[in-house]
Amino acid sequence: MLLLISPDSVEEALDCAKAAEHLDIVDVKKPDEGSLGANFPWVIREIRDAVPADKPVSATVGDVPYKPGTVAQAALGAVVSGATYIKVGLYGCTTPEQAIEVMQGVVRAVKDHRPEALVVASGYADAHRIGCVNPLALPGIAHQSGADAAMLDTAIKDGTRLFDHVPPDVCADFVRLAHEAGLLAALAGSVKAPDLGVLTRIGTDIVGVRGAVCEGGDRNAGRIQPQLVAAFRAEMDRQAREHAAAVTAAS
Ligand SMILES: O=C[C@H](O)COP(=O)(O)O
Repeated sequence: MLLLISPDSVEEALDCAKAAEHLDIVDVKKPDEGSLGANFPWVIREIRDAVPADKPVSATVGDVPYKPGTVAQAALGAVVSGATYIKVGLYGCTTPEQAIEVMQGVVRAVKDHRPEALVVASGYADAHRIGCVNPLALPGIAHQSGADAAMLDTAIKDGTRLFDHVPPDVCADFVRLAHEAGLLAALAGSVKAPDLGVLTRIGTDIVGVRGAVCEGGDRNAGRIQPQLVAAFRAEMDRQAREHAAAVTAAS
């Protein structure tokens, strides 16, 4: 499982760089503009320059409206600025058809510029609170639009968490559907270390985190702490070892 960490500024990205050996993807966002709020192109560029070259930079395009042209152009801005994972939060899409239309534009805009970049179609575990597409529709949306990954995060950061809205067995269905479609499965939403056992067992490919690695567990007031990133990774590694041992013992 890959660890994606979301700093909100160049300063925090530098703290991530101190813990670079413990993380896999640096994800640029602007939390004060929403759960998947988009940051400025120059911030993406500066963060790309600040983190080691072998660490991919991801950028969120925003909690986007159903405006395929607008979103495609924003996605191009993110990839031109140096991101190689382009995440789109399908906030304003109320049907899978709308979401596919938005994502098709994003895939074309991104891949025309950088074919190897990965496009992530993100929905929300708490979709029922905001009226957007159902979480389990995301793998189909990603697949039908030519994206590379399906993701879930939470839209409303009020302390409720991924498993509060999408229980572990439904997250397992999400991962299975993504894998059956040849996609990566990414999960986030105030994930904490005790969730890592389940996320590992169900085969999650990418776990996205911010609050759990911020001072005081506070994704808004706290700053990312390199030692918390290291501790989170240590727990991921421990869960991976336990899971591998259980699989071996069962075979
Ligand atoms: O993409 C990951 C998100 O930034 C997760 O943030 P969070 O762990 O604070 O919910």
